[in-house]
Amino acid sequence: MEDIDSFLFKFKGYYFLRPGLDIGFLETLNDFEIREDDVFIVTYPKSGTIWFQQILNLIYFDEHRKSTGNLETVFRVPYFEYPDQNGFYFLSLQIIYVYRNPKDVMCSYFHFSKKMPLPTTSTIEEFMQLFLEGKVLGSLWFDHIKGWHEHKSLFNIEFMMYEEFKKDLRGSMLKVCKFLGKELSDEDMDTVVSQAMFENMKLDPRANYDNILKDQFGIQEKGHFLRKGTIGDWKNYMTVEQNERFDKIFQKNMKDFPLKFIWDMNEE
Ligand SMILES: Nc1ncnc2c1ncn2[C@@H]1O[C@H](COP(=O)(O)O)[C@@H](OP(=O)(O)O)[C@H]1O
Ligand SMILES: CCc1ccc(OS(=O)(=O)O)cc1
Repeated sequence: MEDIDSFLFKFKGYYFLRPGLDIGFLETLNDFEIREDDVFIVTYPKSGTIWFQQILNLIYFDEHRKSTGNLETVFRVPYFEYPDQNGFYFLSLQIIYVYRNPKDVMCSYFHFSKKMPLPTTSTIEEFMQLFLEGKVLGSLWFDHIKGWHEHKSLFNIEFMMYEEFKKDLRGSMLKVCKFLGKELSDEDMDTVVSQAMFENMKLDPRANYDNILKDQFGIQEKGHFLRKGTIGDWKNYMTVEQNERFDKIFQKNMKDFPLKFIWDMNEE
């Protein structure tokens, strides 16, 4: 297990990525000006962030949908690391909170962290310890989802489940459009659905982050953000004992939490 302090920096109780971190900038974030028509995607890492960036990009920008523009997703939907919910002052601001079952989040994170400047481990067992103690970028998964859900009455926020998008992309996309007050023609909706599919997004250099990984992190191999994109991959990595231990901790932390989770592709 690597020393997490060389990768992470704790600020206001939340772990930020240390390399390249501008603490002065973090301190000014409370004064960051938010416009009333801004849309925020809020995620715990590895829950589908770049997928939803692509979805919003396709819904909002004609030139992205029609492939006449060549701007990469990250420049239209930039990352904004923020430690907590305070500071989002506008009730009309639209927030989409994307959540995914935490066993798949953990396995996705385990693979991702091996390639990135992040705390990493050689085994899933060690990574599970870091994850369940919140010693990862994004801190504790349980705190993240519960914190946003407990504050939901303060915002115009919609909780959207990664797995529902996997199971019914078109139906889920209609829900996003309804929430955002956007209406697309059937033809545009066909294009959005097609370009948001894993296989197509993986081939789209504007959306797959391959260039960012190469330019910012020097990573040449492909496939770190768009790895498998499935439900239930955790079964390929966790032992029965690890799964039972995870379940106990999940049940203890998520008792009475009202949102449901999907752990398997065949689950309704
Ligand atoms: N179009 C898409 N369809 C399904 N999953 C997608 C997707 N685009 C990205 N993902 C998955 O979302 C995860 C990354 O999340 P994030 O963008 O928050 O880092 C990866 O999961 P896996 O590692 O399980 O494949 C990635 O494959
Ligand atoms: C290494 C920096 C980084 C970038 C993106 C991450 O995941 S997510 O897109 O926020 O889910 C994690 C780390």
